[in-house]
Amino acid sequence: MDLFLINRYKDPGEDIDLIHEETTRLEKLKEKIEERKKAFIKKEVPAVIHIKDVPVEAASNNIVTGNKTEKENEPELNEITESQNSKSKEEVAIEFKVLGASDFEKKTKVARILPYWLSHSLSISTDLQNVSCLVEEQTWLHSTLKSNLLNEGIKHLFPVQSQVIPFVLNEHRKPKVFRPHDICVSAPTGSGKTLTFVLPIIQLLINEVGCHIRALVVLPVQELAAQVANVFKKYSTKTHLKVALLSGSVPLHQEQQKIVKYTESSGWVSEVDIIVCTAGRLVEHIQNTDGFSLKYLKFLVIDEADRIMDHIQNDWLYHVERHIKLENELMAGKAPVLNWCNLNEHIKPPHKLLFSATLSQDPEKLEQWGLFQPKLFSTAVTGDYEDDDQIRQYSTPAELRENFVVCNAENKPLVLYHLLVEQKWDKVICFTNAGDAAHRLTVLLNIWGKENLTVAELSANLDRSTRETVIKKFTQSKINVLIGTDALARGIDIPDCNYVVSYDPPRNIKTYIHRVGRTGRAGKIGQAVTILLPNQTGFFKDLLVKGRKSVIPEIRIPQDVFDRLSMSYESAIQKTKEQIHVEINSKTTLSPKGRQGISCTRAAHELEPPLSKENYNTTSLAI
Ligand SMILES: Nc1ncnc2c1ncn2[C@@H]1O[C@H](COP(=O)(O)OP(=O)(O)OP(=O)(O)O)[C@@H](O)[C@H]1O
Repeated sequence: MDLFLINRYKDPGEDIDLIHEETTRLEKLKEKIEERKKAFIKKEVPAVIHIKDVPVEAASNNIVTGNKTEKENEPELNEITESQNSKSKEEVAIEFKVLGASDFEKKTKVARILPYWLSHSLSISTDLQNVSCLVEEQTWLHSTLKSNLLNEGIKHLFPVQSQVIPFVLNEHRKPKVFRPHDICVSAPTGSGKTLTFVLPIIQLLINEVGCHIRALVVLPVQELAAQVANVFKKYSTKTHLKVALLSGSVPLHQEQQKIVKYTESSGWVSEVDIIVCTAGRLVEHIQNTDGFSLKYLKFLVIDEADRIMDHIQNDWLYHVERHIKLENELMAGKAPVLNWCNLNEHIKPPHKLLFSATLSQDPEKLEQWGLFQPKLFSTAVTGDYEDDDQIRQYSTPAELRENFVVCNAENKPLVLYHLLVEQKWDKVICFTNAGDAAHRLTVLLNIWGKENLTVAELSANLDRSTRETVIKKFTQSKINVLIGTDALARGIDIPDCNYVVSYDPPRNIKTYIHRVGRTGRAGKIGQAVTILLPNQTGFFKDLLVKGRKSVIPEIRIPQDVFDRLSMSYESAIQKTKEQIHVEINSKTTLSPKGRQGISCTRAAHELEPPLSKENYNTTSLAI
């Protein structure tokens, strides 16, 4: 063993150093243990302190936490005071918990992250000039639809149609137990969204046996419902499908007679396959129409979804879903056993299809639709956003030119007259912010531009048939200018409108997008001009920035235009005032029917609302 022993040299002081080092370490460890013990006692015992131990000032400033009463706490408190008798009174006071103190702490900003389906949309092209999807070549399109499209002069499908229609058809090719993905489509105005849902619905229902309500299309207003119902009727010719419009334009009982029938053999039976309706009327039918059943509903389309979302009428979606649920329960009796056979039998929720040019990508808003594994088709670039403004991202048609004009309130009619008469703008839709203003402007322009213009009013004050006649005359070029309110702005498809003038600026970005979208439709060129007062320019530019739209160019009207037109304007305004006074006086003697179309109920000078910086939306016609 000695062979393996190595006698190392040892410094005599080395042992002493080691011992010293060990003792200091041990001391430190002991100190740490003591500190931890103290900290542990502090944590375990709630910071309830006998109030007499605390300085008066500290007690009044702080709130004592704990549920026990003073007496109940006594033994514990004695223990604490014994164990902590080394602490000073100031240290004890620190143990009070100040409620709400965390409110003053700086909070870290949480970045909002879109759900995957919203941040990864399927992108749609906005280019309507270079369309290559020939209707005749599409093998997936039913021959009847092809011939109907060609009869309407449609040879190519627009990008939104060629992308979304095959997707919807594919979803319904899957076995019955698989539920199709719901879809949201956000595409510019005039890009052909209507046919995007009309064609696949007709194709998927064309071979269904028996007449049942299988598709429900919900729109925000009567005009739009009528327009979409007409498109359905047009494209379902040469098929057995029946389409009904339920919009409240006729009394409820007349609509009821159209959609259901009672038979001795089968009880209530449906007379229609596709219903196009307004939300309010739909609820009325669900509640009051015997035999109205959505048991076979396959499609639920919501056009102008963001508008419907903003004004959920009569909780219609709740009523639809509840109705389907009740039908389901009636059929099943009780909750059925989950097996393949029952899955096939079970009534599936309808396939939801949402459309809009200004569809919000706000997940909180979209959540209320209860979409199933949705897919978003969008022309806008999407991504995660950090603030609420970033979710408003709207695109306008590529063929649309946008401008604005700045002038004083008294020059606004002169700017409009200059554009219409001197610049020879034809097929113009002009928007005001109020029905009264639309009427006065119509009267003024008809007097002032008597030799050059035919102007008509198109507002909610007119009945439906009058509005239809006016639109027909406009398309036939018998009327050059339509003057209306925002009731006209959404979805209305007036063919060949070349110009849009916002006589009063729009209230928000969505209204702007829908107004200017009445022109530049279906790949045709259009121009939109917004007339602004100097104090409205800032707001208007902010509005464009919020919608993430690029800055638009200004048109400057030379001063000599105003000088030249002011004389004729003065005499026209005088005549307008006289005519409006006559209307007001005659109104009192007219029957309610005869009053239709006359919307001026006050004297002309009273109609002018005060102009202020805050009052951006005011109508500012200087008459
Ligand atoms: N493939 C096509 N080829 C030519 N014209 C088409 C085609 N598809 C639709 N159109 C026409 O384009 C016009 C606009 O279509 P539609 O009303 O469906 O637009 P939209 O996207 O719903 O617009 P909005 O958002 O304003 O409601 C209609 O007159 C329609 O007939």
